[in-house]
Amino acid sequence: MLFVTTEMTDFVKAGGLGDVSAALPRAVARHHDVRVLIPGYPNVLAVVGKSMRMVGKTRGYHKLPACQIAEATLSDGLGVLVLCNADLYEREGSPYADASGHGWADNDIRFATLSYAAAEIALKHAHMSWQPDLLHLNDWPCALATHYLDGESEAVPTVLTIHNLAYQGVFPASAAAHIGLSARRRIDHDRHGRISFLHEGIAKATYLSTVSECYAKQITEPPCGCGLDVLLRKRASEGRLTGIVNGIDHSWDPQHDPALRIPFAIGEWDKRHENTQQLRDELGLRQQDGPLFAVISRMVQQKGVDLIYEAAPQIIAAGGQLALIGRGDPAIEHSIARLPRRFPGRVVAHIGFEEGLARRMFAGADFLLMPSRYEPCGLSQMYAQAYGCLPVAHATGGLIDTIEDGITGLLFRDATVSELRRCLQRAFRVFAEPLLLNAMRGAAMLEKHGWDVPGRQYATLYSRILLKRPSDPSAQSAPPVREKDVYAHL
Ligand SMILES: Nc1ncnc2c1ncn2[C@@H]1O[C@H](COP(=O)(O)OP(=O)(O)O[C@H]2O[C@H](CO)[C@@H](O)[C@H](O)[C@H]2O)[C@@H](O)[C@H]1O
Repeated sequence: MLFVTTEMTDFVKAGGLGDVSAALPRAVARHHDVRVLIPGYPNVLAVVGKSMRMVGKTRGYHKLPACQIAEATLSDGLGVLVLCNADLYEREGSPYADASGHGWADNDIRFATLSYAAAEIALKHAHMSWQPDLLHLNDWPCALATHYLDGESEAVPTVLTIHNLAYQGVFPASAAAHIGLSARRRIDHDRHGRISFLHEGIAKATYLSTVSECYAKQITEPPCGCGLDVLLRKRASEGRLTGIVNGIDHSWDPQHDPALRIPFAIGEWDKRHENTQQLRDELGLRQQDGPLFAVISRMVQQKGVDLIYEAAPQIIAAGGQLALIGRGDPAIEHSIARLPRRFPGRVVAHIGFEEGLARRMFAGADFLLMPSRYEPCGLSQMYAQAYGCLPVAHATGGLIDTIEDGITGLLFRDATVSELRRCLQRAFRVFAEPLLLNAMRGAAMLEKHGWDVPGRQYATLYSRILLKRPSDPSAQSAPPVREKDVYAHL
């Protein structure tokens, strides 16, 4: 199986996809022969550049340039294929945007090239000795691989995982000719005559998954369907859409996290409190008795950070403090950066991306605020739970699947300031009752969010799809899959 991704925490992380891409292929490697395909960004070359060897190449296609394919083996044995093209990928910035946050103007070419390479590898056109039996594609940047397989998808089936339906890879119709879509095969146009990579992938993938059960249902209806709900309903009615809740990897363990100066376990609430005091010192917050609320998030409209901005005065008036870390939309960053000036010593905002600090915030804060308008799965709430920090979250998508209201966190029904305020009052009441607070912390820390279960669920999904493949008679004698029969329709 070839897992195709645009970020992986081993090299580069822009959001949750980076964490999933680092953990899921490793979890699945226990069951399948897995390699990861990722573009050769500077951070990738910095880590594996010296150890990689060239193993294949792809031809140019329309305006997609020819690329080299290199292979490296990571220290734990995971094989990584690196798609090398200096002009496309060796740029400073994130995988998707330059250092000032503007999307690269040629993202259609950059990611169509990645999709094309994935298909070429699968079709044995890339001069490689290894060939995957299945492509696992992630989000819009890889979705066009389904198109480039060009009718061969029965031979090489595809799973397309939707991590966030709102990002669809929409480009002007003129891009179609550049990336090699004939008029006949052209991606459906939207009202403005544009094309969408994700639309094509959803229409053509053998199977679709998304990252929680609840979101899998929500995307078949507006508003979460983001204009693709009719197509998704059709794919769901064919039995080809499922939800598998993400896991979190073993490094999220407050007993063994090198980012913490004082490790702690369930019940060691004094040690946890020392983490809180240290965090206040590190961030320049006053030492005080009230609850500390944290926000660790991409600063984008999805995450409802504007609701937190509105509710911040209430948190401060009730004796709480607020610490935010995030990066994203410049306008949201700007408004968040103003808060500490209004509430010096009680609100801090760090505009940036810093995993070590994020870990200390999970370990020291009492509550994590996640008023996301929608949330396909969410990882931060699970990291928070593992560190005894209780999520206060909007009841949507994966937040419903992973938070038990009143037990492992607090949920509120609508993503509005008034609902958030009411939930904050509940949080203050929980904080005022140490027995309840510690019982909830303990329950949250006991949650098992590892990758074993989702890893097995994906492995089962691949096996079922491969068993169904008509061109592989040997697969009929494959051993039965023992995982809970959630894919009976396949
Ligand atoms: N400034 C900062 N400094 C340090 N760490 C930071 C940070 N900002 C964010 N993070 C971390 O980045 C990750 C964000 O992951 P999420 O799953 O919460 O959201 P994202 O929207 O990126 O992912 C999308 O894909 C994932 C994966 O499927 C889905 O869970 C999610 O719902 C979907 O929106 C978490 O690990 C978080 O702790």
